[in-house]
Amino acid sequence: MPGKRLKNAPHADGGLEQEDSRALLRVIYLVTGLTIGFFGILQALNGRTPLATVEACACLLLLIGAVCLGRVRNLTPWIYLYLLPTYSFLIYIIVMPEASVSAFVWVFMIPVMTYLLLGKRAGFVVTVPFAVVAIAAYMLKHPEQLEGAGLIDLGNALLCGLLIMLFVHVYESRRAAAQLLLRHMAESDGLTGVANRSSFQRELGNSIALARRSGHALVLVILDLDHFKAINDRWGHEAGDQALRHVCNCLQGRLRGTDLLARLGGEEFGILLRDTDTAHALPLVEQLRAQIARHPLDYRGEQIPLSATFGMAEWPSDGSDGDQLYRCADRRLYRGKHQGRNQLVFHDVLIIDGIRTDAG
Ligand SMILES: Nc1nc2c(ncn2[C@@H]2O[C@H](COP(=O)(O)OP(=O)(O)OP(=O)(O)O)[C@@H](O)[C@H]2O)c(=O)[nH]1
Repeated sequence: MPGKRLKNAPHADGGLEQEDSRALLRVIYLVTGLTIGFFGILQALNGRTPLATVEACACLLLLIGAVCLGRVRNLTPWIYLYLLPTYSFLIYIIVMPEASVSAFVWVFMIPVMTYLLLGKRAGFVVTVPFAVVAIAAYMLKHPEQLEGAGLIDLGNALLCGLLIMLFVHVYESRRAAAQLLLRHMAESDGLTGVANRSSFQRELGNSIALARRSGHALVLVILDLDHFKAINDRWGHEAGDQALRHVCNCLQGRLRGTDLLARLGGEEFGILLRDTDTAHALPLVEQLRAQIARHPLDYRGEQIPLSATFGMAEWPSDGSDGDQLYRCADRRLYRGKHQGRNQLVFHDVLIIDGIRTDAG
């Protein structure tokens, strides 16, 4: 079972997925850098050397930033590094002496970019103060707009800005909720609600990577319900489905918050026990087996007996990666099936010269 890393994990504070955010931010850095570079050339041609120099430096920094963004892990500082100076500059162009009245339209970009890059909560927190300062700056710069026809223009601009913010806020809330739901559906098993096979594989890979760094062992348990076909055949598929949910409840009631239970398919489940080894995990896993055997499913007044066979493997002694560990636990599970089911197998048996010997 290879442990693939999820590259497109969600952004820490909501907003777009990490890789989408990265692509968008790189485009923003690149486009802004090139635009400022273009204006720098115009300033230089008009003989405004100091301004041209400042703009050339800003252009260079933004282009270097666009290149670096391809590699950085945490995008958040880079987002703020762009947004805060840019928004401050947008406010400055409203109040600077030769500013046109229409410079205010750039303020409408603030909620759109902020919500897109930072998500709903941080989007709101960053947008509101900048919007308030921008409005105040505009009123101070253009007091004539506060009377007569100017008041209508100002009202239009304010209402338009407010509606943009409202729409972006509602849109981002819905988008984030839909993204969360999609993620949950993609990572969990529809019948039992526990993690599905692919998210379990990923977590197993990630946990092994972490264990390599910390030096702590971890345990993988695979279990398979015994004679499950007979339950379906005798009581029907609905009873089988209820049995799967019942087993999950039994198991989850005993596991720690850091343990992970997943349905690997059909009537097979996986349990990942982090920061522990076989010796310490053994009593718990044995309790899990006994728990299932002791709690039959109550189905329409009938008691359906259940049991499961467990195979257990420890990292690193039973396998150096997820694949090896899974194969080891699976091999032990099937040995348990052949030995009569409803048991936990946690070591191998070697046959040497026809004599059975415990291998581990
Ligand atoms: N109700 C229900 N049955 C399922 C589901 N997925 C797989 N099954 C059934 O599980 C049964 C598995 O049967 P087998 O692979 O023969 O295993 P078993 O009867 O448990 O026998 P052993 O594993 O050898 O103890 C099949 O009848 C599948 O149809 C499911 O989601 N719901």
